Parts: sequence; C-alpha cells; structure tokens
Amino acid sequence: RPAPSRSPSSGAAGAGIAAVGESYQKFNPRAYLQNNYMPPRADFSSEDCVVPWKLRCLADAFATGDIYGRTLIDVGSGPTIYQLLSACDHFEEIIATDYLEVNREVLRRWVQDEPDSFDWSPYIKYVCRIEGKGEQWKEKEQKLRGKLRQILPIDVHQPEPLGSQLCQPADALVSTFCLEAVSPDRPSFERALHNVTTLLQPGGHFLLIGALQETFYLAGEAKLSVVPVSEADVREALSKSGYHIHDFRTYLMPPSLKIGVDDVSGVFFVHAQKKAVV
Ligand SMILES: C[S@@+](CC[C@H](N)C(=O)[O-])C[C@H]1O[C@@H](n2cnc3c(N)ncnc32)[C@H](O)[C@@H]1O
Ligand SMILES: O=S(=O)(c1ccc2c(c1)CN[C@@H](CF)C2)N1CCSCC1
Repeated sequence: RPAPSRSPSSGAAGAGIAAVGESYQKFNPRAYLQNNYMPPRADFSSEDCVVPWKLRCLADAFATGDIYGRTLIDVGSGPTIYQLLSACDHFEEIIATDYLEVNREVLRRWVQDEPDSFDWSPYIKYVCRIEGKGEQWKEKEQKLRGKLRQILPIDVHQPEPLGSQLCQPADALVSTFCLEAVSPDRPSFERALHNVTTLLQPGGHFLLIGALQETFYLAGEAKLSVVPVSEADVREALSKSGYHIHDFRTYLMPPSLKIGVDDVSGVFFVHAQKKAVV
C-alpha cells in the first residue's frame, strides 16, 4: 500500500477544506463590501476607528523604508484594494490573488475604472492624508491601477498556492482576513501559512492582518466558517513557518461595530520577516 498522501486533499483535513471551498461558491462580493467597507465600519472620523487604525498600521510599516522590492503578492485579495494603498510606492509590480473568479473580476473592473466599481476614494484620500506626502488621491489611485498588473487564482491549501504561475518568489506578501477565514481548523491554518510562505523569498517581509476569535462571517447568502485564533495562535503559526516578528498590534472591536455580519472580537496586525536561510 502506498504511504498515505500528506496532501491536504486527503482524509479529514481534505474533507474540511473541500467544505470550505464549497461554502465560498455562494460568496457575494457586493454584500461583503457592504458589510465591511461601508458605514458603520467605514468610519474615518477618529483615529480610534477600525479603518484609520488598520490603514495606519500599513502606512507605518511601509514608512520604515524596510519593505520594498520588485514584486509584492496580496494573498486572498477578495474584492478589496485598500490593503495595497501604502504598498504601491514601494514595489514595481503588485500581484493580487483570489480563489474566486467573481472576486478577480471585481478587481479587474476596478483596475479598468469600470463605472459600477466600488468607490475606494474615502480610503485613498485617508491614506494620502496620513502618508503626508501631499499626494493627490487620484494620483495614488492611478498609480495603484498601473502596478496591479496580475490578478491570479490562488489556493492557500495547495503546497504551491499559485500553481506553476509564479516564476520567482516575491519580495513581500500582504494578506488580510484570509487565512483564518478559509481554514477549518488550526492545523490547516498553520499549513496554509506554511504554503504561502513558499511564495516569499528568504528575508522578505509579510504584513498579515486578520480576525481574532471569529467563528463566522456573512457575505450575502454565504455563511462562512472561520477558525478562531488568538494572538498566541498567530505568533505560534508564524514561528513554525520561520518568521521573525517585528511588530504585533491588536484592535478590540467596539460594540458599535458588532453589527451581526460576523462575530469578530478584534483585529490583529503583524509585520513579520521570513528568516534568511543560514
Ligand atoms: C474574508 S475575505 C478577505 C478579503 C480581503 N482580503 C479583505 O481584506 O477584506 C477571504 C477571501 O479568501 C478567499 N479564499 C477562499 N478560499 C481560499 C483559498 N483556498 N485560498 C485563497 N483564498 C481563498 C475568498 O474568495 C475571499 O476573497
Ligand atoms: O475590521 S473591519 O471592520 C473588518 C474587515 C473585514 C473583515 C472583518 C472585519 C471581520 N470579518 C472578516 C471575515 F473574514 C472580514 N475593517 C473594515 C474597514 S477597513 C479595516 C477593517
């Protein structure tokens, strides 16, 4: 008998992952954007709100000047681009990725400035303001559109998440609300992190944002399961995948933002660096 396959497609782990993939077939990008990226969660009125906090985390990380290079890959982009706004001055090419064609199409339509695309201007204006470079928001919007040259399919549960499409490891990764939202349990979360780490060159930086202690979220008809993770769980997973953690911040979701679209308790931001091979 051949040795049991260790690929994620076999056994209980494979069944859990297959169920996640099935649940995403009902994911509605427009509903997801409405739930998370429009008021009340899209509130820019105070630095204490979740959007300013998250955009500040990303802007501060890039402002160090330590994170730059030729390519940055965004893992599990979904229908959103806010997570790339502070990156676009530091990379020649940004590669967006998602599991679903519906989300890749939403991103393509935004890049092409199609009339029915989501209005990210409040986010772009805010990032221009906190970066303090005097950049006009339309300038940053066009700059990001110009850098977003590839929008690729991805599956973080595969040992090679991008299949054979990646010619060389990226200089940096970004991933927001993806790994915990697509993993049925902690071991698959850790394996997914290990898999995406193969996309990053040694010494490369990873900006990882996610949900703390969340068990579900809604996106139209879809109700998606989320593996609840704590700060310690995230730190352990990063350590197992060979990262050094430069910065770890958490944000506690205020009751006013607990609006029934999920049961998230908080948000984490990590600036991690893949250890160079010695
Ligand atoms: C909660 S959304 C995050 C979207 C976006 N990054 C954000 O910050 O809002 C999770 C995303 O993971 C994608 N996804 C689902 N299964 C995946 C898989 N196996 N590998 C990679 N991405 C997957 C979904 O299509 C969805 O766009
Ligand atoms: O923290 S958010 O409200 C947010 C944004 C996205 C998500 C969640 C929370 C929680 N559920 C996740 C499901 F995976 C998706 N936020 C939305 C505005 S921009 C900063 C992030």
